[in-house]
Amino acid sequence: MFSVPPNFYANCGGVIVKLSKLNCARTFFLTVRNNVDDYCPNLMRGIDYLKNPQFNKGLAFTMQERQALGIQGLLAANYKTLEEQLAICQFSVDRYKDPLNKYLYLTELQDNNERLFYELLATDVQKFLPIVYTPIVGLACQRFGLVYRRPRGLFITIQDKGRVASVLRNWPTTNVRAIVVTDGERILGLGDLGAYGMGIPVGKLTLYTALAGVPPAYCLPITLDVGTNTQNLLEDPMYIGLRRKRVRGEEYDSLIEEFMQACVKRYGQDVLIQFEDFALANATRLLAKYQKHYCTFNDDIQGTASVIVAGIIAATRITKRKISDNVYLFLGAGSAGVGIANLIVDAMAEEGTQTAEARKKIYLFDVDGFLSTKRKEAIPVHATHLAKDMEPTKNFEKFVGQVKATCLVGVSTVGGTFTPTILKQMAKNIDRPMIFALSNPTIKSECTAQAAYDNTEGRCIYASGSPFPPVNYNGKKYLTGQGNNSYVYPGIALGVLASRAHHAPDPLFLTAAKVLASNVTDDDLKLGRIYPSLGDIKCLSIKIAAGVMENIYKLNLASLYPKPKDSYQFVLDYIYDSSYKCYTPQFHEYPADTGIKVKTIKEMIDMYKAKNKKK
Ligand SMILES: NC(=O)c1ccc[n+]([C@@H]2O[C@H](COP(=O)([O-])OP(=O)(O)OC[C@H]3O[C@@H](n4cnc5c(N)ncnc54)[C@H](O)[C@@H]3O)[C@@H](O)[C@H]2O)c1
Ligand SMILES: O=C(O)C[C@H](O)C(=O)O
Ligand SMILES: [Mg+2]
Repeated sequence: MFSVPPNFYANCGGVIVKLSKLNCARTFFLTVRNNVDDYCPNLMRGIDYLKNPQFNKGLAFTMQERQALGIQGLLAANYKTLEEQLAICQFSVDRYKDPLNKYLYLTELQDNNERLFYELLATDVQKFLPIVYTPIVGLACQRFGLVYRRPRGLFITIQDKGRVASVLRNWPTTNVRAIVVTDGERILGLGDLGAYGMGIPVGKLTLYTALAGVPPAYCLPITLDVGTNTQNLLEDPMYIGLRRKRVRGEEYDSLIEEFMQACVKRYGQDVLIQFEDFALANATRLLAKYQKHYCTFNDDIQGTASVIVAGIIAATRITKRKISDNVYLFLGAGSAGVGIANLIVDAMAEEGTQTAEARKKIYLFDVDGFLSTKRKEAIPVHATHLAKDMEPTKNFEKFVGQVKATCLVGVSTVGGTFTPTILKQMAKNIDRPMIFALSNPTIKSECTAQAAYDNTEGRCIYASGSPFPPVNYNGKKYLTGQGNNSYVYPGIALGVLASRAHHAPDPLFLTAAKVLASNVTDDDLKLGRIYPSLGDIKCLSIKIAAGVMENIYKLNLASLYPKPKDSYQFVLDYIYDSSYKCYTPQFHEYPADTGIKVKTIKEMIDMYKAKNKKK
């Protein structure tokens, strides 16, 4: 008898072959490349199970697995169950007081043991979301020089022009289905963070998996490093990006064009490309340019619109006013502002209001004041259809009373701009004013939840982009909802991926809004929340994905045929299961052979001869 050391042998179609070290590494990469949940134990070296976060289970490897994989001794003797590991993780996160350290701990966990990371997030989404996502991810981006440790996401720089496809090929997985890309110019409300913006595509895609079950191997975060205009960063010794001013114009556009083509060439025409945190001029322009030619959407424009329209639909159950019965006033007329305004118009159209009439109910301010056709400053191109033939003004406070706004939408990137005077005026305008303070992170919020309640006699319907603690007003506790695109973009992406849609147009975002709104319970509304609890977010994302999928087929956008009979069940079967897999062979039991049994060779030959003699 001889024993096969697991390290340098592979089982190729039942034949054991010896691999050179080089082949071994190649075989391993091929295995990882081609599999998401599947794995081929015989083609991996034992140590690879520990080094690769997709497979690592730490002390949760059973003794049988440790022996079979050749990792016995590489781990401490003790075996820990997943539950025990989760308890240790919870304990570890709680030990850190500095939120950035919590972020770092979770990032390291994600880099070491992906399944444990996602299982941990699932234990308490409410607790962990603000760390891996907004607002702490904003802090992580600002300090990304400290955070950056190992490759999680791909950097493509302006210097790669002409070679983008070959840089993309360096990403080790071929089964990427979804890319979130930023150029770092408008990271939350924090401005131009250049290459430090990488935290955003990483965080957004973490939510693809945590909130919607998109397999992590399908996800690729990308930062296009075209420089930064933030002087502070150019002088920051820890800065990780190109030290140069931002590239604009033709050179920038041709990089984006090359990038889009390279993505499709490598990952197929239905690879989903989500644009995130681009500055206004590029965000709207690039969406218009690529929307009809690629499977792409802009989360800040379309995702945000979807979640806010959902909140507005849900609020109709409290206010008893139709969407078109409101007067909407925006502080901020950028990507998010105009995106929301446009989808409100679409939602009003479904109530039977003509587009021109609907637009009359929406007023916008930007940094230059009211979007009046008569003002001396130019109206941004993407917002001209919403400008009004009224006198120009820069006095937002006064305007709130002048137009009797019933819904305030803050997407200005400037914290505290919904002053107590403005909020009090809102309470005078209407019995249940809607206040959306959407700018992120928390310090950029136009007003806090508590301020909104305090200044509207507790009558407001409030939502914010970043989470706020519960509000106490007049001895009663209110839980305000988070009007954040994270409620919808993971579910929309899931629907697009599952049906292999080749486009992701606006109607899908209205569908998602309706599904989200219909999942707001009366209890949510009583608590003051126009969004469902985050506790059920995965279930919600699956419902959104199923609704989006139905619409994708209706609009003839799917590539997956035949159409699944039951979209909800199909999505359920599609999603990633983060629980640990067993790495020792599991054999299927087959029925025993009921034929003749012989004990010796002689017995068999005699039987054979006897049988042939008879003939
Ligand atoms: N909650 C969410 O899901 C969500 C989604 C997208 C964006 N946001 C937040 O909304 C903010 C804006 O995002 P965006 O993509 O629209 O950015 P943007 O840069 O495209 O637009 C910002 C707008 O605010 C205006 N503005 C700037 N300073 C102002 C001031 N002092 N007064 C009035 N207007 C002012 C600008 O002129 C511009 O119209 C950011 O803070 C972002 O984090 C939140
Ligand atoms: O990232 C978020 O939290 C929401 C949004 O996409 C933003 O840019 O602020
Ligand atoms: Mg964003």
